[in-house]
Amino acid sequence: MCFKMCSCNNNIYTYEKLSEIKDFLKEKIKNEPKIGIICGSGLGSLGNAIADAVSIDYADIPDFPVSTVEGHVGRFIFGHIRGTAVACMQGRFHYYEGYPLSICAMPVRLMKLLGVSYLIASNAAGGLNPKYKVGDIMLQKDHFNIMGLAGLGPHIGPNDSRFGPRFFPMTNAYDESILNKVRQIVKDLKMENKVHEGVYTCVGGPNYETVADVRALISLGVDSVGMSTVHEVIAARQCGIRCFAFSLITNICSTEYGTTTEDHSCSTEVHSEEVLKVGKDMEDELRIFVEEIVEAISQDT
Ligand SMILES: O=P(O)(O)O[C@@H]1C[C@H](O)[C@@H](CO)O1
Ligand code: HPA
Repeated sequence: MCFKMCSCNNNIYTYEKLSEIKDFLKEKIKNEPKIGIICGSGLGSLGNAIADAVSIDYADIPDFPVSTVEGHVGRFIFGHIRGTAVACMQGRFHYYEGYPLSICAMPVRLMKLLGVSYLIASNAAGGLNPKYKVGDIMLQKDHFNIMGLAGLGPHIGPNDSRFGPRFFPMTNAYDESILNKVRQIVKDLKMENKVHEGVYTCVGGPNYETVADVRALISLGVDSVGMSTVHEVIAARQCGIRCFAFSLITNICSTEYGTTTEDHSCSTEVHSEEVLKVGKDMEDELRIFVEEIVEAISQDT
């Protein structure tokens, strides 16, 4: 596997380097995007809603990393959803791919330079809250930053204030006024029976959690667990982007030890195939959901 890392210091994308990448992209796109969308694992079809699409593979962007995970195509799609200019990432970067969190969150800073002022981030996640079922959606009211508490973050190291202040609050990380709009959309689309609000956490992965991990996360008040989004939202809040995020619950995390069968698999195990399949099964519903959110946000100005 070849990692195309940035040649900058300590793999940090400097303001100057990101400005060069921004200029490269700006030459190829027609409009300044207002809303950034990040597609989670298996959720790339959210990008199919985009009209006048201009696709740019990450591999064709100078000094850009590449997606190495199944379910992440690895490209930007620029275009319009219901008349609003968007920048959509069909594929994100994860810590477990070997990228530091500064690189995982770097595209958010790039989006800011391109003109984005709102972020819609999605992820595939395991359900911890006993009320959740596979195929449900959890609107992120908040996150619990386990990696941050352990000293990992997208903004560790020297701070360039052109990306935002050194210290910044996270009490309103998930924008209450966007959440209110989404609550109304959930009612209008009659999705109340499958939509929840809760707390997400990002673990390092790529292995899924043990029963002890799951029990601990539940006791800490976490409702869904994945391997992304938190550092993206941190980078977004630092540079003033207003955020909305949701989890698609692709599996239920087990609080009980399963029975091992003869082929050494276990009745309560999660596998990435089912994670991707749930995304595929939900693609039409989620596409309409995201279209509605884009339209609601675009009326915000
Ligand atoms: O990119 P997301 O956070 O949606 O991806 C989740 C976490 C892992 O990358 C993968 C595990 O199946 O799905
Ligand atoms: N744990 C962590 N990440 C995930 C899961 C999970 O159960 N499902 C999808 N992404």
